[in-house]
Amino acid sequence: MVPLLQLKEQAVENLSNYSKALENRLKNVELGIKQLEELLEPGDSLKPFKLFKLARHLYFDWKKWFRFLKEQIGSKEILKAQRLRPRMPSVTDYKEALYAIYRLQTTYDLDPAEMSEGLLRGKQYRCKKWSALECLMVGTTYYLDENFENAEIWFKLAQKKYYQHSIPKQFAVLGIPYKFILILLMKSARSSGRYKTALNYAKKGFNLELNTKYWEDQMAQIEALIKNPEVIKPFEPFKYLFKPACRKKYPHVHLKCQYLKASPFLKLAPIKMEKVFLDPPMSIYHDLINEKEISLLKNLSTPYLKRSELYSEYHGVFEDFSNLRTCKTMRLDDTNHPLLEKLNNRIVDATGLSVKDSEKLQISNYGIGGHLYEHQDFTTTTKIDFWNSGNRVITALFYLSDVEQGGDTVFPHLNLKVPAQKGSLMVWYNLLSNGTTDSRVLHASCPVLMGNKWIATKWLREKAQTFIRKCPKDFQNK
Ligand SMILES: O=C(O)CCC(=O)C(=O)O
Ligand SMILES: [Fe+2]
Repeated sequence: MVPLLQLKEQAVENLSNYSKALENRLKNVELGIKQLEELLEPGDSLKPFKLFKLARHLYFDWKKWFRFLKEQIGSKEILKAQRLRPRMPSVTDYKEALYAIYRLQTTYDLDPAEMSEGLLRGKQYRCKKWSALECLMVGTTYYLDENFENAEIWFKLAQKKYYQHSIPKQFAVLGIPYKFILILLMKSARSSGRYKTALNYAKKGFNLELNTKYWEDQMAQIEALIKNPEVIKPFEPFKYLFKPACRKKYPHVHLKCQYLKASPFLKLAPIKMEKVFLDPPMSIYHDLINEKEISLLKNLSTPYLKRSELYSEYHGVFEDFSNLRTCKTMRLDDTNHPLLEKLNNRIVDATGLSVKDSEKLQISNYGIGGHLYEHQDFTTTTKIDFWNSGNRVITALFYLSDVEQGGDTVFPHLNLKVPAQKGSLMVWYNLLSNGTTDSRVLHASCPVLMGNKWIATKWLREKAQTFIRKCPKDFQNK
């Protein structure tokens, strides 16, 4: 966010300097006009010395004026604007931000008008209201997803906002005419089978542009559809399980709390454990990492965090941006800092399992709209290397932040939602005690609606637990 603010400042400076250059030029031109006008007042007789003055001006000066007119205005600023371009958000940055909005609205069922004014689930946030342009872009995302009814809601909002502020002028600079909104409104209504509404939009377009062939054709097509309607497939609202699951309110589960004092160390500093699910077994261990350690993890990881890419076993990385996982991640090696070993020991104390051959600690950071769609942590990969240590038997997830709104870890098959709670460790089994995968622990990270989510995840592998893993019954009684 900070670099974006800096970039914004530089863009303002760039345009302001350009504007000053234009202003100076305008002043010069105005001066030139005045000078020329005053050269010969009506009624002046062309005495020879006046004639000479006039001739001199028009001969010499006009050549210079011509050169002045040809000069490019603000060339320094134009060059600066060009240099700023590669530092501006990329198409990937833009897509990521746009889809985040789309995801938040479809997940939490937010009201578009409220959202565009910074009102999120009853809480007003201080932010700039969205203009017609933002509404238009969000609507287009719905449109491309063939969610035409919602697209129309956003386009209507864009239409309403169009005449507010100085938007019409902005639209002209950006090359988006009002007609464009009408076309999108008409197409959305038409694609969702609401032909009469579509016809009304087309009529508005026709009146706006007086007799254009485009609108005439559209009206004729829609009128034909009214007589002979197409069968429209209803929109399938939610392809992803995480969206309805994140929206739902689940009762807070609180099965049992106890202090773990199994080892000599734990006798001194017992761990507060909360069981959240018995079968499959899931527990939360409170206050397992402190504020200072959290800051340290964030500092160690921040320079290396990288946007998650879309990856497939067969194609490798094939897109620099994934709509399934929108967060930044990196891995910390156990040798990075002595804290890593301490955290490993706490996982061992909490779970009674071994961290031998476990994976490097993964740090993830989700910004607003950041999420991870429903998935399993165990793998079915055929890559031999992975299997040397066995499958991911346990996920041990440290919450390194609270999240103001959203960002829960949700288990759709278990009707369980765990809010991010700074300092706690959430542990669940991905495999049954006979080693087969447990599909019940399908889970997702809900989109962050407000705030910033940080987690650190450790996956423990199966082989190291061969003689250790307790059967679920033991785990329950621990
Ligand atoms: O962020 C979360 O709450 C879940 C993360 C997760 O499931 C993962 O990294 O595999
Ligand atoms: Fe996961």
